[in-house]
Amino acid sequence: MPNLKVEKILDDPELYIIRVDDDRIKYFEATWDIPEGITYNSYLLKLDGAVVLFDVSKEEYTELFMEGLRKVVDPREITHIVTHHTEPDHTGALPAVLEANGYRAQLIGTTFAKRFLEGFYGEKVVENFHTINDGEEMKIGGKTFRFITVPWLHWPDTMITYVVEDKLLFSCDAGGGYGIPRSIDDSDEEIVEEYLPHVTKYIVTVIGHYHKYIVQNIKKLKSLGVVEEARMILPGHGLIWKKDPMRIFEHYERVGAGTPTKDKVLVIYDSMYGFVERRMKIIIDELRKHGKKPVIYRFTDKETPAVSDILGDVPDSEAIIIGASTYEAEIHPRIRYTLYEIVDKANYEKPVLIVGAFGWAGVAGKKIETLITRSKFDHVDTVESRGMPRPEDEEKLREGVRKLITWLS
Ligand SMILES: Cc1cc2nc3c(=O)[nH]c(=O)nc-3n(C[C@H](O)[C@H](O)[C@H](O)COP(=O)(O)O)c2cc1C
Repeated sequence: MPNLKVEKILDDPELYIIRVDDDRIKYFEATWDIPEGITYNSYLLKLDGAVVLFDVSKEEYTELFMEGLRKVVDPREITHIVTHHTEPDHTGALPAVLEANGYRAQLIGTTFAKRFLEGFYGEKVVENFHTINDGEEMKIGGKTFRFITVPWLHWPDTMITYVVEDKLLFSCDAGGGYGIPRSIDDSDEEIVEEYLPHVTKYIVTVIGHYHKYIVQNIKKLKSLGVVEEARMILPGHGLIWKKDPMRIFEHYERVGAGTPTKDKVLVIYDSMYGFVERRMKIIIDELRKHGKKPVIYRFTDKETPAVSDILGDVPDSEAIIIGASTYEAEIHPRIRYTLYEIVDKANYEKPVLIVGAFGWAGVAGKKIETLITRSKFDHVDTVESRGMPRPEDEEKLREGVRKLITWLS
């Protein structure tokens, strides 16, 4: 059952987190398998003469969220609600919050945010809306709130808030990740290590399509000095970063840039009756001979890995090897879908080796090649043949791996 965490983060200024731990969700955005779940983080800041709420929660958990909110404040006392990003996992409970608030609070967000909120929840929700300009500063409760737009992290509406005097960076989706960490912040290294792979998976599946904007926006925040200066980064999902605030943006930068982990090679294949698999065993053997560490995902009649997990393993791989059978004059459907998502969400400049098996007329190899040549990935070689791999096929497969190794050196 979804759980509620309400904790005081700071005494001065008085800052709380209201975190809904969603362990009921199965597919984020109705697509991405996340057995690890996700949290929706909202923050409440009590200042002199002002109470500011940063983002809310998903509609499904409105009641739970309101219970948490009431633990720390009478909703009628909220003077400002900052909406960093309008995706309903951060805004679904907004109509209920405003109702309980008597529509006293002023909403703050970008022009896009106003337009999207009106579309999702109607005109009344945006009656008292202050539209910010990029870099605009507002004095609220004696503090300086600086609003910085970070478009496409992960919608066009997105912004972050920096509370200048206290060096607090409220970053919503930027800096977030999947998973329900046992703690609320990064003080326990074991929890951080467990959590970071979920962050990578989140970045690729959620922001991946726009991943060049990750690097661009982080550059922008760095040039404004807010990343280095921040004493705490408070995202809309997952852990708060206070022991080492820089670490989460460094991780985002690495994923955005596709920085490889030494020797990691991602191997993905389908095999209905074992013909592709026989080829992949040769490939994996050759990879290991060269000291490479293959990370293997296979689609068979007994296993179907989650495409979201595969996507999470793309950014830090040195190279990718794709094995596919020809299926009704096409790429096998599982690999076709996986490839489509890789090229869309995790499009990096990395070498790719293609391996194919067919019964009478192979087309999968050529079709994968076309997809790869139209992406940022580099095509190294295609080794495709009929039925059982013969000794001459084995030699070509090993040669393909050697070409890939040369490419990487
Ligand atoms: C439903 C189905 C459709 C297939 N369509 C084709 C095809 O269009 N062209 C072809 O050459 N082989 C086709 N094949 C044969 C497979 O590509 C071939 O048996 C291949 O070796 C399968 O490798 P695997 O056992 O690793 O899946 C098809 C096989 C199945 C089961």
